[in-house]
Amino acid sequence: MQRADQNALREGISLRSLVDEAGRAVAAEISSRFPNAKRVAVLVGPGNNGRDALVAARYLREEKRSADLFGTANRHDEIAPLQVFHGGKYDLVLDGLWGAGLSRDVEGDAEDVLRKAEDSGRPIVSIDIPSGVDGGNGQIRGYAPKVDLTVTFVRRKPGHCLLPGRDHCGTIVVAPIGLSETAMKEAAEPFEPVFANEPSLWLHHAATPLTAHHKYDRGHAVVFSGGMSRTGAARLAALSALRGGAGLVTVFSPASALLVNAQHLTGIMLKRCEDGDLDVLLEDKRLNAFVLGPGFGIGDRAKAMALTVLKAGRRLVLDADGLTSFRDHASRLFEAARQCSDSEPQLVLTPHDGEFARLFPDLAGDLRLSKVDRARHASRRSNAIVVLKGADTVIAAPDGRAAINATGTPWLATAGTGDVLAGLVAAQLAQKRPSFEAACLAVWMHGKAAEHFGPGLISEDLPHCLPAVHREIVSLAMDNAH
Ligand SMILES: NC(=O)C1=CN([C@@H]2O[C@H](COP(=O)(O)OP(=O)(O)OC[C@H]3O[C@@H](n4cnc5c(N)ncnc54)[C@H](O)[C@@H]3O)[C@@H](O)[C@H]2O)[C@H](O)CC1
Ligand SMILES: [K+]
Repeated sequence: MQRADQNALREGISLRSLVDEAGRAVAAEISSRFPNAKRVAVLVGPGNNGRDALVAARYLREEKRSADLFGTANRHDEIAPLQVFHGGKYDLVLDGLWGAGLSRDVEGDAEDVLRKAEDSGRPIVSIDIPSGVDGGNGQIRGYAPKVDLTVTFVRRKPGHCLLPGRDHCGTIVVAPIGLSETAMKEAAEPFEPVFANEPSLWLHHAATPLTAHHKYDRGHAVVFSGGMSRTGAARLAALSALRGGAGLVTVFSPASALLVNAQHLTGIMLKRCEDGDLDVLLEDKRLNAFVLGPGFGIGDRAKAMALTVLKAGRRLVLDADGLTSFRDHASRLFEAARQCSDSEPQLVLTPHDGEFARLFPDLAGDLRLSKVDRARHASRRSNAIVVLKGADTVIAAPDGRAAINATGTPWLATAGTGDVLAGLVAAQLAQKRPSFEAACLAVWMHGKAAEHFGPGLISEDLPHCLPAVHREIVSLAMDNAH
């Protein structure tokens, strides 16, 4: 039995009542979303996922729907073998083969029946998770159908949020089933707790500026520019930091690139920053969040400047060239992050898979680890918030918290969007939000900005979509307050 169930039993809730609640919730979702589904085929597995299915079938029948049972185990006489299932006869297929207990590949008759269900074109509803999706890491074991609706319990599991699993789940509904958060929190089983990156995670830290506030209350972000021919990325990050809510933004530029930068900056300030200048510039304590990496160039200069910023106790987003510069000296970076972090990590790393592999080659190469595991281990090791980017970006904190993001569109896969994200994270850090929540909020906003723009997006469009995203956050906060 899973630990969540054991805790539930301690709380006086029996496994039987959990299964009953689970099955009832599944039937209720089918009734409300598929009112015309009169003939339901129910696929019944050997464990508790199958038990949930049997309960759902009972409730569906009470509503005068037919529910024919097909199963792997001879639990009772009414369950026909999987081989006799014929999809065309039914209005809907309920998948209760495997859930959290999936422990090997789906193959043979089970694979055939799931393929037949998909080929029939009828809606498929999965209990807990589509059979064949590993709830712990979102990987497909053997075969898994792409379903229309997944009804899961208490909270989303990693497999609902990580790709490719996420693409198999269809709409996801979370039913509470009477299992308290405490019971779930104590239960490290079946999967380590992980959050979907949703507003409830950070909304209480996303206060919007009041008119009485001074611009310095919203912090002063700084972006390091690269040399004369590589300045665009820094300006993109700077614009995104300003649109993201930082009160002021300055670009620190080498002397050679001052003129180019000056020609393109208006609301953003510009300062000369040669190697010897940084210590002096850092005497202005109002400069509180830095971005180093976009277009900066790889090498000792990037390393030295990043370490100087951390040593001065400032918050730093390290991206792109900034990350790659530490490929052979990762431990120096991690040690600097450890020394400057008190209760809050001061460093945020924003790698894509390639950059991640340069800093954490052993983690990147360990195929047993899920994306969440990789980000979590990396975060602990580096004493930094790790934002492991992709269509299912994972944000992890050294204390073990992890969130998986779902906002965004495929159009984000275009040059420069990473620079925008780095600026957006700095904006949230500049506004003194806690580091994990700051990174989660920035990643969410970045995806939302892309959603607001729609098709044809290029990175320059993203900052201009941020006002709409701010409005959305304000309206969420107001709904929350009522
Ligand atoms: N704790 C909760 O939140 C609740 C979960 N409920 C439901 O229970 C399932 C998990 O049940 P469990 O019995 O642990 O596992 P499964 O039903 O998923 O299957 C286990 C069963 O299947 C065998 N098996 C595993 N993989 C395969 C395979 N590929 N081929 C063949 N057989 C396989 C394995 O050996 C076991 O015998 C959860 O998903 C929820 O739906 C409760 O109802 C409410 C509380
Ligand atoms: K299932």
